[in-house]
Amino acid sequence: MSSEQQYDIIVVGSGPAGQKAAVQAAKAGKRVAMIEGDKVLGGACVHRGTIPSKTLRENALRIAHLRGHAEIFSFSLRPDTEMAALIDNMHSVIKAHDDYIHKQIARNKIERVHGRASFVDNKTLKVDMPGGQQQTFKADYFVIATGSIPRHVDNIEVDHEYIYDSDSILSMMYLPQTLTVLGGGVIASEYASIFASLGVRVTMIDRYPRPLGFLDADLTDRFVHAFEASGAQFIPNVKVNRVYWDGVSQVITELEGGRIVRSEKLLSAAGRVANVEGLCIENAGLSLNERGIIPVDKHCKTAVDNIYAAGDVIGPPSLASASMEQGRRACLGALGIDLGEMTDMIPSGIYAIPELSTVGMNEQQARDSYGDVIVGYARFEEIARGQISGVQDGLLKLIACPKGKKLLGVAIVGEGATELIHIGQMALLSNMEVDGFVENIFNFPTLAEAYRVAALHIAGQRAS
Ligand SMILES: Cc1cc2nc3c(=O)[nH]c(=O)nc-3n(C[C@H](O)[C@H](O)[C@H](O)COP(=O)(O)OP(=O)(O)OC[C@H]3O[C@@H](n4cnc5c(N)ncnc54)[C@H](O)[C@@H]3O)c2cc1C
Ligand SMILES: NC(=O)c1ccc[n+]([C@@H]2O[C@H](COP(=O)([O-])OP(=O)(O)OC[C@H]3O[C@@H](n4cnc5c(N)ncnc54)[C@H](O)[C@@H]3O)[C@@H](O)[C@H]2O)c1
Repeated sequence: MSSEQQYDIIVVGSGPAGQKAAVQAAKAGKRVAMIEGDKVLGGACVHRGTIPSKTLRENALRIAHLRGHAEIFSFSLRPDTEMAALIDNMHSVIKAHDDYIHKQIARNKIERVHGRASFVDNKTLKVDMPGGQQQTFKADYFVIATGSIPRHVDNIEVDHEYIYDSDSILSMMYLPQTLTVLGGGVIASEYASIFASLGVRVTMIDRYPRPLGFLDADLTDRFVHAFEASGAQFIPNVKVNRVYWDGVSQVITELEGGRIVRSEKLLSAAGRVANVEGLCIENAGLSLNERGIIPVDKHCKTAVDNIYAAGDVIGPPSLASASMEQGRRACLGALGIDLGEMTDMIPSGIYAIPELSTVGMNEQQARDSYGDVIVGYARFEEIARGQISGVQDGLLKLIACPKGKKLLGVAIVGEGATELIHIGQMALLSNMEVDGFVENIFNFPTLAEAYRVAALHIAGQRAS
């Protein structure tokens, strides 16, 4: 073991949480090291999650668009289409992102350490480096930003050849003809609808009555309708008894009740759990809670005074967007700067096909808190821009207090939802009343006009 190195702050992990934590500490003039086990920086967000899946989605949209214009283009994907061809531009997207991260790390004089970290005690980390060397690092403060790994369930053996998880699904060599997707959460819904748009016959299976159960049913109904219209199938309310590869050509999924689903490949998307493998957090005096995450306070401080944690390792919302802010807060917390509570006005953006996005309360939450709320709708097919762009089956929903004045929540399904939502977010944050959408002038034709139409719908329902 070589000599010890001393830092003010050491960050473990280079995903969105780790990166922002390290940059924030460096900007405060601290001596910072960022330890990353992977050869490349950026974490699951850049290499296995957000960016690769969204790149595949963009190509799936293009392909679906070509298919939708069969009268102009004669188009079909070859049966042996390589996955690599479908995400060919991912490498340039990742490279651009990687260059940006490297420059940011260098510019801020953050020391990058390549190796797997494990705690020796609450002031010391041991790092196993490529080539077999070990080095010891000491710091006054640590930020654990080691992300998450897929949750594996007992009756499903993920082999990464026929049965995949959310980290390995994009390593499939060829686009399969048929795919079973287990789960009804965000990852299941995104990948199921993306592969369906690529022409794969997808069967999505969940134990609940509808996917994305945290959203209002009028949104998820539209999602399921669009999903099934693309040739896919959603099987609700059923448990999976067993999943196995038949040794020849198919993955067999045995459902409770005896039904059997066969497919070429299967994706198991049963959530994600904190990644603390090999980190030996117990040596630092830490443990996971009953939900399998590292518990923290509002400053992202763990149960040990000099150790902070941020990102997926501390659990929901488990978003790249929230992880960045948590990383920044964790460092400021370590520096003794109190930023108060983090905003709970975090939008959710689900990049399924079609997109879904929400901010503020959903209808049920609003009814529970305010009683008889007023809901205004705008359908994209009634909006000029929706008609021009061929963006159909979209819906924007505004939820207002019983007087129809105070805006409580916004929910959107349809292309552009994840961008459009920010108008609603800003309206909620500035306490703008519903009438603000009616009294102000929007560009025309735009999908944003849907806000005006939904607000007018609310105004029309007010008691006179
Ligand atoms: C398929 C998929 C799609 C997603 N899409 C979106 C999306 O569209 N929008 C969104 O906001 N979020 C999305 N997410 C979630 C988002 O990717 C995560 O919330 C985010 O990456 C979490 O960031 P993080 O910094 O906590 O961890 P990560 O990005 O997972 O980074 C953790 C890093 O820590 C390193 N590490 C772990 N242990 C050690 C160790 N002992 N020593 C050294 N290094 C270690 C890992 O190698 C990794 O690089 C998606 C996730 C998945 C899986
Ligand atoms: N666009 C985005 O923002 C985006 C995209 C992808 C992922 N993510 C993040 O990644 C995280 C993980 O996504 P996810 O879809 O894996 O999780 P999730 O929590 O959204 O869904 C988990 C699914 O697994 C099922 N499940 C859980 N335990 C199970 C068990 N023991 N047996 C069978 N089924 C089980 C649940 O019923 C649910 O359908 C999410 O928290 C999400 O925030 C975000």
